[in-house]
Amino acid sequence: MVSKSKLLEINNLGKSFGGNWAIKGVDITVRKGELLGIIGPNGAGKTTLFNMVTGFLKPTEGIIRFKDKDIANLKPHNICNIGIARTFQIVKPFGNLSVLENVTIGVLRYERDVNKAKEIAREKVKLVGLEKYMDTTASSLPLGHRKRLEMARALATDPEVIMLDEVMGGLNDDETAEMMNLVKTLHNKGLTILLIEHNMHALMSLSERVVVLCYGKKLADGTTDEISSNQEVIEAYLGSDDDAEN
Ligand SMILES: Nc1ncnc2c1ncn2[C@@H]1O[C@H](COP(=O)(O)OP(=O)(O)OP(=O)(O)O)[C@@H](O)[C@H]1O
Repeated sequence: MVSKSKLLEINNLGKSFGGNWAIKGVDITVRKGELLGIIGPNGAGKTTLFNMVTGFLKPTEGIIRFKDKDIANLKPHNICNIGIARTFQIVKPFGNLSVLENVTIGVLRYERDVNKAKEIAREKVKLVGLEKYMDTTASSLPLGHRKRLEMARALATDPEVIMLDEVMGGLNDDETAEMMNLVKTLHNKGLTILLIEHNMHALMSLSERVVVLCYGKKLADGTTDEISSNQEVIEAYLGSDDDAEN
């Protein structure tokens, strides 16, 4: 039996695109309530990993278990229904709909009463700090707000695990600080969080543990202190980024 604290188990995961392995032999265990950072140079396989866990890509090989259940062949909406939500690197709100409508659509997956669904959606919008923009059309929001809307849309599905793909990408310093606070708030509420982030300062200060991918392989897995002082990681990745000193 799987230990109670293990929520997500990835074993020997691999994805080949036309014979080229984007990910190969990756093992990752995520425990309930953990905030796990995932780093790696461009093309390391981070988004491919997220796409496999959330059902957008079928693994070529390997096992993905969520609460002891094999989910590797489930469709994205089934994976969402069992409690794993994600954001996308490129945010994809329904541009013509309001903030509240965008989030309500997610809640309607499990709450069929529209008024109740709107009430739940309002709470999610407040949680991400967009309460002043409930009725604003999504396409007219600045990027920082659209990223938070993307978070609210993921939260609307009432997930146990949320996978955040570069939610700080393209944000200015103030927006980044706000997003970091939001991630901390969600973590403090008990959500399990997987975070892909190129902003090394943000990732290192938020994460409890960090997995490093490099050319599709897992190069390291440890605490932020272990990762920052790992010579292989420094050579393969951190050493090429001035932010690594943070
Ligand atoms: N649909 C696809 N078809 C072919 N190759 C792909 C596909 N998706 C990803 N790849 C390749 O797989 C490798 C890993 O890509 P992936 O986007 O997962 O990396 P990443 O670590 O998320 O990169 P970045 O930090 O730039 O977002 C890359 O070599 C990429 O070109």
